[in-house]
Amino acid sequence: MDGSLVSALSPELRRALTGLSGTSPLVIALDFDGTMSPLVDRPEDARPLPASAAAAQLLAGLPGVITALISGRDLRSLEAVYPAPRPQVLIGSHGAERVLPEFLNTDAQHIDLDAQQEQLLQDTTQILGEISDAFDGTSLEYKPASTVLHIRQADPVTGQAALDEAYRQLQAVSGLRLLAGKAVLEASVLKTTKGQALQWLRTVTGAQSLIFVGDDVTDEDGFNALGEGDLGIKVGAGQTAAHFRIDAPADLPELLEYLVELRS
Ligand SMILES: O=P(O)(O)OC[C@H]1O[C@H](O[C@H]2O[C@H](CO)[C@@H](O)[C@H](O)[C@H]2O)[C@H](O)[C@@H](O)[C@@H]1O
Repeated sequence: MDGSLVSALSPELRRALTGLSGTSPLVIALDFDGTMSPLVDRPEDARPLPASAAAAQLLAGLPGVITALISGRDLRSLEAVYPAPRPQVLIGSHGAERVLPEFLNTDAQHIDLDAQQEQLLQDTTQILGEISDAFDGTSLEYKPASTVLHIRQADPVTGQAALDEAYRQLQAVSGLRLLAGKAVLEASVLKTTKGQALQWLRTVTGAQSLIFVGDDVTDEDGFNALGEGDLGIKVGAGQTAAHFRIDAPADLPELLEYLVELRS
């Protein structure tokens, strides 16, 4: 780092990262929206910060390091906003979809809903569609196992009213999981969490340590799944189970570049 610039990494975080410099395999798992990409109005406009993508690519080429993207987005949407080269393991839909590099010798996982789940998703989408039609500036995002009500482009009062109405109509529906997020409410017919995704990643990679960086409510499942020797890093403000914090996605390149430096 240029000595004239203030570091975005606290001395404690630097020390903790340095402590992992000899672990192998080290899995570096990154959330996408709000972590690799700044938050934007329209989900399709999100892109990883070029400096974060470049550092992630360097890490993927280092011995003893495995990189992963763990996102709430479905894989199709994730691949559309994050053009290759991407991290080696891609996990989408909060853990329900996975694409892996060959060296991990494990099959990919795709979403396959049963008839009951299909029906529940259809009914839920209908309800959210009616709510979105009734509240200006809100919109829907469709995923294989969930539908998301977005309120980022609505005025705050209207957006909150739309969320309240969605909770009112959906919170008691059996088989449905409601996930709060940043200016969104997601209704999913699956129960998979980022915590389960990290546990699975630990098993298939034989990771000695995991680093997980995330910003949102659903990333807390990931932080809570970390164990001794792992490192959770929260991006931004808010209550968290993570060990450390950086302020914004713009600070991620420094963190990843520091890891590259340590492992090279
Ligand atoms: O787990 P992530 O990779 O962080 O995905 C979480 C959700 O991210 C997306 O929504 C968020 O980012 C949008 C684009 O910046 C923003 O407009 C929205 O307000 C944020 O909540 C994505 O659209 C969701 O499907 C993901 O679940």
